[in-house]
Amino acid sequence: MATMAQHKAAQHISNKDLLAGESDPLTDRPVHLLHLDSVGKHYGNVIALRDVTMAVDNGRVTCVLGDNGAGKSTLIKIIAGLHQHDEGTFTIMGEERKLSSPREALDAGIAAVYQDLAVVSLMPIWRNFFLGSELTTGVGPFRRMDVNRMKEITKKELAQMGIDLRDVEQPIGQLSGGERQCVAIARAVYFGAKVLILDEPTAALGVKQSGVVLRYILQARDRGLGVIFITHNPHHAYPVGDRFLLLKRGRSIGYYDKKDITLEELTAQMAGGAELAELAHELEQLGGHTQALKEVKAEAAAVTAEAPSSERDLSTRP
Ligand SMILES: Nc1ncnc2c1ncn2[C@@H]1O[C@H](COP(=O)(O)OP(=O)(O)OP(=O)(O)O)[C@@H](O)[C@H]1O
Repeated sequence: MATMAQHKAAQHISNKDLLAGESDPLTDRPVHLLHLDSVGKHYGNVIALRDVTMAVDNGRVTCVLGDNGAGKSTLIKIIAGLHQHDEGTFTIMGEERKLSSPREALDAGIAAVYQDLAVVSLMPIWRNFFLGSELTTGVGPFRRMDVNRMKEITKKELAQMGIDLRDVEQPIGQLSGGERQCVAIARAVYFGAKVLILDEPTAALGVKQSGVVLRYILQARDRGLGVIFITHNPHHAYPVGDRFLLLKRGRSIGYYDKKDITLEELTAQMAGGAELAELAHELEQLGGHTQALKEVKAEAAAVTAEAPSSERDLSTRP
């Protein structure tokens, strides 16, 4: 039985106060900002996701890695309110939820920034920043857009994220892909997101621009957001991530804390040493003694040598 003091303590806990994995005083179990436990999703006969467990906490970056068809989009869609899971549980601040729309996700503080950003290229940066949530001034027939305030806020918010754009009047289409991603991140932070989902934000970017985006991911983390960073690139995930969920064909093949995995091990897991070995075997059976077979064998040997010696799947942990 919980005591009155415990009840009181529970009432005083808000999303803002809770730090990564802090315990719920009633149950003494860690409360995560988001927690997926053995979540699964089918599309008809297709199993898109099965038995996926992961947590998102304030001030932490959870990376979701996987190749095409791994189930990354399905996972984001469940968290962002576009689809509903049909197995397992999804909790937001300890409360079990099934989100039925992106609006509901936004109301719960979950904002998604997609690769193909919904921006209007010819409109100024500040118009895009406030698109759909314009500030107004005056009442009745005198109501109009509060242009100056919107420009000021846009400038201030971008500066706070360390984004140095001299002119918020310039069309957003003139910005680089990386800068546009950053504006979208700053926007989500301003509109009160607690969880930021970034869907392959570096996929279409060069090395330098990717670095810029990775820096803003850390800015968002340092401002206390829980970040979900979807990527297929372990070299982008590792420097900024605190936890790594690896998906393959809809299944979790590993869920690691950073302290439990090196970049080399993460890369080896992604490369799939076992699959390469299987491919080499198949080629051999087909009688192929080609250069390609030699290369596959060498690659498989290298990847297997780098792979972690023991399976450290944390997927059963909270
Ligand atoms: N609406 C749908 N109807 C039927 N099958 C689907 C649907 N959406 C996804 N799938 C299937 O579910 C599996 C996971 O797809 P998902 O799009 O989540 O993967 P992904 O990791 O995001 O891949 P990519 O990086 O290529 O977008 C795939 O086999 C895919 O074909």
